[in-house]
Amino acid sequence: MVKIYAPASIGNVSVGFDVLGAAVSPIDGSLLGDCVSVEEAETFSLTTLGRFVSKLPSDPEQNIVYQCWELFCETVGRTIPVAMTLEKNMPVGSGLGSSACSVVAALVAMNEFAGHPLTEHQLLLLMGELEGRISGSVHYDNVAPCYLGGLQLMLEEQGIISQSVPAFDEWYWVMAYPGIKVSTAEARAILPAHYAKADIVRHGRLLGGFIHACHSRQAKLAIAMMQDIVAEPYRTQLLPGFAQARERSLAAGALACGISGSGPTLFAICDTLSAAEQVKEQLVNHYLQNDEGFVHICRLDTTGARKLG
Ligand SMILES: Nc1ncnc2c1ncn2[C@@H]1O[C@H](COP(=O)(O)OP(=O)(O)OP(=O)(O)O)[C@@H](O)[C@H]1O
Ligand SMILES: N[C@@H](CCO)C(=O)O
Repeated sequence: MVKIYAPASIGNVSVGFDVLGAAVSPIDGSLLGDCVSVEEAETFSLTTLGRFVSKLPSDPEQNIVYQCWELFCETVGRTIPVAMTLEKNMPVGSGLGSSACSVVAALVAMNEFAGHPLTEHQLLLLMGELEGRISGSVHYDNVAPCYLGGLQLMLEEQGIISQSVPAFDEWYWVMAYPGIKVSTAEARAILPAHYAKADIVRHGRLLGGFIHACHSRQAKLAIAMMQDIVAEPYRTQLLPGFAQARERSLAAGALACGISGSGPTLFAICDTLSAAEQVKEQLVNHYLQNDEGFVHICRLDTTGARKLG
């Protein structure tokens, strides 16, 4: 039996729409992500468990894990009968890379079980394709960090999909999921089809400046560059209380704050644990909307998908 855990991720990280992503894990040691197990069997089956299992499609063939198995078998050229189990611990449509967690855990588990027939690059291509089926367009900013860990920049040139960018060890990433669902496909559909030249120039300056600041170890400059002019101005309308929660987080000591992926999860960066705890308190009191919501203080997860058993 093979069991793989795949962690939560922050798509975009504000400044890199579709091209920057970060994997995160709670500092209390809890596992914020999905697990997929694969066992030998005579015929294929998929069992689903976990806190958010009731939010999955009722037709098992609509589950992205089933589609992972199907595409994996097609790619390796043989049908591999297995019993798969998905532990759906990530809320669906959360902005925490929920579908990416299932896709990455399922494909890594299948590859491990089958004796590694696919390379890292081949697996990433499949992960992007499957994520694209759900969100309506191929983007790697959740699957790449979820699989590889850390802060990842999508390159998609010269046969390289993604490479890691050095982040800042002192940063805490406070993640607040309010408990409501936002569909990635819908949050993409409301974005403009075209942007003004001035916005394109500014976006290039901000993203280039952020990556430069990471490599030259200038944390303050990196924070200053972390501005989202591509998605946040348009998506805020989908996120009740986001603007106020952002103000409260910054007032409580956060250095930067933005939408995680397509939302509704908000992330805030702090450089001390005491600031992170104060920001967490503000978000628990003012951003959560129901019992399904939660706030976690996290660090960058530098490992990515890993074997638990
Ligand atoms: N195993 C799965 N995990 C999550 N969503 C799934 C899964 N299988 C199928 N789906 C379907 O995919 C859609 C999730 O799409 P969406 O991209 O909005 O969510 P998400 O990946 O959870 O979002 P985010 O990346 O913002 O966390 C839902 O309609 C859901 O029913
Ligand atoms: N880059 C994607 C991430 C979705 O989780 C988007 O913002 O639509």
